[in-house]
Amino acid sequence: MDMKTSPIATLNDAGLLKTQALIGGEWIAGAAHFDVNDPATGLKLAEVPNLGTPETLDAIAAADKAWPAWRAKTAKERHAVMMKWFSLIVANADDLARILTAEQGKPLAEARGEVVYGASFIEWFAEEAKRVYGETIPTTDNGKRYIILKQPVGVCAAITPWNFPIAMITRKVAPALAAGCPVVIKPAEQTPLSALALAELAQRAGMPAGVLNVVTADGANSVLVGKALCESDAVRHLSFTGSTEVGRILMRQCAPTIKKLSLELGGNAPFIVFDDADIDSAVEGAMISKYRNAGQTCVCANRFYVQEGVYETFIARLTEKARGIKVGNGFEPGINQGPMIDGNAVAKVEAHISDALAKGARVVVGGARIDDRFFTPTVLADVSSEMLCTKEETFGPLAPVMKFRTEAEAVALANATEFGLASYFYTRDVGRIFRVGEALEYGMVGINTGLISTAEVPFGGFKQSGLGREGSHQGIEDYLEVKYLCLGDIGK
Ligand SMILES: NC(=O)C1=CN([C@@H]2O[C@H](COP(=O)(O)OP(=O)(O)OC[C@H]3O[C@@H](n4cnc5c(N)ncnc54)[C@H](OP(=O)(O)O)[C@@H]3O)[C@@H](O)[C@H]2O)C=CC1
Ligand SMILES: O=C(O)CCCC(=O)O
Repeated sequence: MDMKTSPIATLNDAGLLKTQALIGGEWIAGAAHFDVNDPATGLKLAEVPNLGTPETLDAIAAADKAWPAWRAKTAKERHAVMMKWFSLIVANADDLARILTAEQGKPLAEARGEVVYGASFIEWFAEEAKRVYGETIPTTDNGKRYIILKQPVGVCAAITPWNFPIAMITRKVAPALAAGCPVVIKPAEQTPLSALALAELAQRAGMPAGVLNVVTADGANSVLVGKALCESDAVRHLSFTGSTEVGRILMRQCAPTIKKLSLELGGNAPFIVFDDADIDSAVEGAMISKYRNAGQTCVCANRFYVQEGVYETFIARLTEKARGIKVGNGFEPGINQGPMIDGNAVAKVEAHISDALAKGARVVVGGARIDDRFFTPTVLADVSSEMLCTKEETFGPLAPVMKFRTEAEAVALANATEFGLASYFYTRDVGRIFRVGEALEYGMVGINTGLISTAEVPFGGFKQSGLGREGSHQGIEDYLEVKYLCLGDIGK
């Protein structure tokens, strides 16, 4: 590692740069390792253990051993540990943001935003721990009473992606911990350092050994780790965020042990602009929704449908704004868009653009890679439903814009996909807000806004975009079992 050029060589707290896995409260060096690279420069940042099946089984065993004591703590006691963890994350936000930008690429201010957003799930669920209410049900037999308890499901596994290396961990781990479950985390191979820094802060917060474990792996080993987590009887819940393709594999692997599953998979978000919309506001929402994290979020607008009366105006204003995006290394001041995560991500955007051009689309701005890592913010006009960019998640800074005439046509186009995560529309007509809001087959609908995520609301999708909801008071339910106590012979 070249410490002189490493952007994480000068952290305020060097102890946050952890390069070992955490199993049962012990930092594990591992025999084999893989490199973690800066996507902006290609330079190596660190190497971390490339673990496999035996270490995953160790982590599961450690979590299982930690479970009785963690479950036995009162909600207030778990709340106290979680709030300590939350405070340490907030206090170390600058260092965590540096680590995040270094391994993921997003601009430093955006990374800091993710740290705060990620921490908010811990605060939210630490509070929710105290509100896991049971029920009593009016009896139908005076000799009996019916009582409902909610109990932690058991050891949980979390497999997380690289696009939100902190928030996707906390969104899964916080409800598990709050419910009384220990966790085994498998972070994405591109971004393990953020996960390990979070684990270090959890240790400092007094998280008991085995309650939070991080198993790092890449390539073939990731598949082995995933398999061990899915096949384990002790693991009672698996939460995954990533591609629909991998979600299907994990679901299949979990079938023999009938595991509870939370899946947050791919999206294909439509962004509809009606003639009566406030166009400046729609363009502002489009910029946030489309170009945040270089277009690499599952709730990013993937395809734009603009009504014919405002089509040209919307394209002109969006183009002007997209042209103003400064692309570069996320550590440099003034940069709004960092690198793509890797060469495959760049190639996917290129493939979607060439397919669209071959089928009659036109580049209004951008349209090409800057180099192997960076892509110009792009707007395509004259897009049609035959083009790949309207069918698949591009996961890049490409805004394909298509014209429509009627409300019914827009809703039909928006719903014509197997995905159903996020959707957006802009209108000032109150009737239309309800009609379209109710007609869209999506788990989340942004109306006159391009930014919908916050810890207090249910995040998740319809159709093949996944199962379950994260965040909100619903987000803890997947980590709880419902138990019915039937109390008889109480006398009449
Ligand atoms: N919903 C979302 O937020 C995300 C969607 N995506 C979509 O997926 C596309 C591909 O991105 P990619 O990073 O490859 O996403 P993946 O779905 O492949 O990866 C996400 C996570 O799953 C792990 N993983 C991959 N294969 C397996 C397996 N067989 N068993 C267990 N774990 C596994 C990865 O580990 P490892 O990294 O070690 O391989 C990573 O931790 C993107 O272009 C985008 O469209 C991607 C990321 C997030
Ligand atoms: O891409 C994702 O899966 C994370 C979405 C980020 C958000 O919570 O808005």
